Amino acid sequence: MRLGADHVRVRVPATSANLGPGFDALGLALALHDDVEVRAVASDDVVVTVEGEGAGEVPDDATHLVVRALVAGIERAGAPLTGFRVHCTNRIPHGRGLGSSAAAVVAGIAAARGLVADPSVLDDAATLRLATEFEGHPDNAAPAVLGGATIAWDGGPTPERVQGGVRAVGLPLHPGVEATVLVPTARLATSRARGVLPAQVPHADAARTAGRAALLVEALTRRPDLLLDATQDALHQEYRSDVMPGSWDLLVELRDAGLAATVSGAGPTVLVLSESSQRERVDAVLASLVGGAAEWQVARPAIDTTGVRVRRVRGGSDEVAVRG
Ligand SMILES: Nc1ncnc2c1ncn2[C@@H]1O[C@H](COP(=O)(O)OP(=O)(O)O)[C@@H](O)[C@H]1O
Ligand SMILES: N[C@@H](CCOP(=O)(O)O)C(=O)O
Repeated sequence: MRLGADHVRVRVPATSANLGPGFDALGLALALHDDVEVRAVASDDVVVTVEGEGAGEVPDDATHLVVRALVAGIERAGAPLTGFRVHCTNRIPHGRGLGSSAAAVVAGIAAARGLVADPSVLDDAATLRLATEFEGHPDNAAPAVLGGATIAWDGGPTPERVQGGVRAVGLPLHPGVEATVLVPTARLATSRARGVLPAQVPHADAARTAGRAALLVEALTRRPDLLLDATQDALHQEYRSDVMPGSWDLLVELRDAGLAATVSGAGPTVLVLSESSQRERVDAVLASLVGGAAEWQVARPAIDTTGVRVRRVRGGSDEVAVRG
């Protein structure tokens, strides 16, 4: 198989995973984007330039996460490998629980989708499966690919009655649902936050959290007034409190004040889900708890309803959409 294009642009959203009780399953795409531009070149070397988040920190060669995912995508499609020039404009902060690594992986696979002759071999389902091989869990990759709120699950490698492999569906999000992120200056690697989780949890905690996850689907789609109850979790957040004490304390204070606060992904960002009709009250609580605190950056990004966007560049500003 040959390449179908030699120049693509990709835009990928930040994501907030778990949403409280939906550990490794639920996620939400946020309109805070990384942009990646990829050119295939005749030589076999790889050069990466980065501006914004991660500049000066992430690698500038073939070990860069976007490039590793790009190469994996090209290989999965059976297309020939070439050299690449990759330019990243990053806005998603790293190590904060806003899905920067999943965004990098999805962007790399999406770039491959734009470059190969038959983009359908890296369609949304294939992209999600390959991204999950990198991440180990699909809850960030699903909204990064599809946009909006998603539920992802793994049908397993040996399907019986169910289709195997990782899959995801989008939820018809209630238009009044808003997301506010409280992003601390401190970072926390997802691998570290996963390392402090117990191998087993009490059955009562699992049962209660399963019920809340089911309720959260209703809250996100039809009854945002139920968000506070629906975002209760007993599977991961408190277990992680020692590695993000500031986030945990803030989460408890926000919930005591009636806001549906959760840890975003593996933290340490705190996510508040709310109804647009309640914005004044939410802002008043946020002002009283984190107003003026240099440690917390507060933002209310729109929900990204599109997911990853891929364009083939045919010269100058002439672009053809491959996705989104
Ligand atoms: N855009 C990117 N380009 C290259 N590497 C990235 C990018 N985004 C994230 N990473 C890598 O992933 C790490 C953060 O991943 P992780 O600990 O899972 O946190 P996050 O919650 O931000 O996904 C970064 O330190 C960096 O090594
Ligand atoms: N379900 C995962 C989500 C990790 O999200 P990230 O944005 O922190 O990478 C977990 O909770 O470990």
